[in-house]
Amino acid sequence: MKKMVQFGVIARNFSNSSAMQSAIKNITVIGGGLMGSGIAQVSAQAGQNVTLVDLSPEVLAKSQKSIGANLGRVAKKVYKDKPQDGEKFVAESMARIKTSTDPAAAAKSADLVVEAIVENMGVKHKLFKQLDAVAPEHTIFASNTSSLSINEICSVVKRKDRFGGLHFFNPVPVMRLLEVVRGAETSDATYKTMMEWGKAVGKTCITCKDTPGFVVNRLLVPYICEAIRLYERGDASARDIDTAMKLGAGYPMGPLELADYVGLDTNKFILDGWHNKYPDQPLFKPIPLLNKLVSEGKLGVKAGEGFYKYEKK
Ligand SMILES: C[C@H](O)CC(=O)SCCNC(=O)CCNC(=O)[C@H](O)C(C)(C)COP(=O)(O)OP(=O)(O)OC[C@H]1O[C@@H](n2cnc3c(N)ncnc32)[C@H](O)[C@@H]1OP(=O)(O)O
Ligand SMILES: NC(=O)c1ccc[n+]([C@@H]2O[C@H](COP(=O)([O-])OP(=O)(O)OC[C@H]3O[C@@H](n4cnc5c(N)ncnc54)[C@H](O)[C@@H]3O)[C@@H](O)[C@H]2O)c1
Repeated sequence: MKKMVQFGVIARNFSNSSAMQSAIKNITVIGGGLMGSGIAQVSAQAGQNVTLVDLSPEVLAKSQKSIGANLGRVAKKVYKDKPQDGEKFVAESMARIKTSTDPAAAAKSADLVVEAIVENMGVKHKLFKQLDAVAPEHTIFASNTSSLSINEICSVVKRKDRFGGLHFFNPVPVMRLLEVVRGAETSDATYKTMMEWGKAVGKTCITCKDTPGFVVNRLLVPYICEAIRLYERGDASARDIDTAMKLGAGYPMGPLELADYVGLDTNKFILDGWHNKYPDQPLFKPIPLLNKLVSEGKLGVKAGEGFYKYEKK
């Protein structure tokens, strides 16, 4: 049943993508990690010309490999009875993705730049300042930030009217939502273009103001944190907390599994950032157990251990 639901989602996303039109034809995705590679994939499979940028050629090679494998999964389902069409779909989608290690050069031909680099304000500022000087006048900039303020990120660029948030969810090819975030100065035209582009790449878009965590993370992160506190107090085992939320609330993953999946460092980074900004909010208070796991390098799935142990990929 679960497989059927997932199959339906991927197939629906794909057919929506083909049918929708967008003013954006050339997109540059900066950051070729977990999120950037997914954003590049859904854009390419929707017919967009993509330049995927990372500072590391090794990351780009790994991203291309995983995008190829994930497109293969989509093709197997969508073109179940027409394997040759499936092969063509994979080859054509892959051919739309170029890679680069030079963000400035890649921004010169972009209608839209989606930034998915490390969650650090200083690093994001440095990148956008550099891009603002070279990107064409019409180019829209967007950040995929999980928790930082869009207004603060765009404070370093001149094109504040052509800047917004495009917040995808992990794993990008599977999760159907896109949060479209309007900053204080995002123009109506930019907002409209971002919404149309989101639909064109197969996502259901919701709109949110530039508030901490937007909609999903404002609800999800405190929920995950409350689960960690519950476990820390010894009220229930990790397995029982996860089983409870899967079977009792119908979530696909329990909160501690999800924390491991997102990355415990990411969870800690979000919580610490919000705690610094809103020190009186009890939901954002630091969690000793989370700090301990992160300091021990137990960052979740990517590190082979978090609340659970995993086989390293
Ligand atoms: C912190 C940030 O700012 C915001 C966030 O992103 S918060 C996190 C949001 N994400 C979630 O909440 C995820 C919750 N979990 C889930 O929805 C599901 O457990 C899941 C989709 C990850 C996996 O689904 P599940 O059915 O258990 O596993 P599985 O059978 O392996 O996968 C189902 C299909 O999804 C696809 N899939 C799974 N993981 C994938 C990935 N990483 N990339 C691409 N496709 C993937 C595959 O196509 C797979 O099909 P297959 O049968 O061909 O393998
Ligand atoms: N992991 C999630 O579940 C998730 C979900 C939604 C949003 N986000 C957000 O997306 C962004 C990226 O997260 P991720 O999980 O993909 O991180 P990641 O660590 O997997 O990938 C980030 C990539 O950016 C590259 N990079 C860093 N600085 C760069 C620069 N100046 N120019 C080009 N490349 C650079 C790194 O080499 C790395 O490969 C963050 O802002 C994060 O908060 C993450």
